[in-house]
Amino acid sequence: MGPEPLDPQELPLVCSVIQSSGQLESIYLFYLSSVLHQLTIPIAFILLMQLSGAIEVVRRDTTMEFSKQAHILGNALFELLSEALGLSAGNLEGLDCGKGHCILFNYYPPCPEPELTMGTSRHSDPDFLTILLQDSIGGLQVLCQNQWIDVPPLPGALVVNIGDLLQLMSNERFKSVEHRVLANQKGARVSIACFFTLHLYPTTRTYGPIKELLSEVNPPLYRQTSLQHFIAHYDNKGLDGNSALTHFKLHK
Ligand SMILES: O=C(O)CCC(=O)C(=O)O
Ligand SMILES: [Fe+2]
Repeated sequence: MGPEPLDPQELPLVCSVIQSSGQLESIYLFYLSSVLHQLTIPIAFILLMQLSGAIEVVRRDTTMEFSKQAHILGNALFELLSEALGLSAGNLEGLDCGKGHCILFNYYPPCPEPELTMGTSRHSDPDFLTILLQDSIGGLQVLCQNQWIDVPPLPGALVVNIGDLLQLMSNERFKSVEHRVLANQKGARVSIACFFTLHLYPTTRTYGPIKELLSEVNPPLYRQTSLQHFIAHYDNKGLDGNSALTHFKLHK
């Protein structure tokens, strides 16, 4: 027997992480409790279930098309970013940066007292790169020169964020962007984030500053790490406002 159908009205927040292996095998559902207005982290992991007819919150065919197009765009961006580093166009792709991604749907319910909480606490993403689609509600902010700057929604525009792993690999030539989402009273907000990362895939590859970028005047700032180790550290630390990268710095 399949799982009980879900009533979207009963879910304060649903994030579905969809593996982009081409086959949509499973959807992981994280339910955040209704005390979301006080907490900004998931407090309950309730269900891991096979994709069945139970979830109609997200259209599967649209999701797969979005995933496919995000993959193409991501690889084009990795080419441009490789060249921006003075490397050959295929360098970052050769390091598997575009090989895997996962898609996260964020649903922020309207909050009666937005000044008391956050939609999402400040953080940088623990991936190579994030492509983000936000709806028209607004609330996303990035930290720039110690000031929170609004990223206003533009119809048809995507937001692209450098993730922690690209900061590490580029030896800080690229900086991962700290961002957060304000809670709001206006109405529910939805965003779709495509994270380029390989930690959901079996890989033994380790990541550190790219050798071609290093020299006597540009010594490595970070140590080599596996993605599993990096993510484990990020998850253990939580969104405490500090960068997970500090732990991997060679000279603190
Ligand atoms: O909802 C947003 O605009 C951003 C979400 C986000 O930062 C994330 O999922 O990592
Ligand atoms: Fe993020």
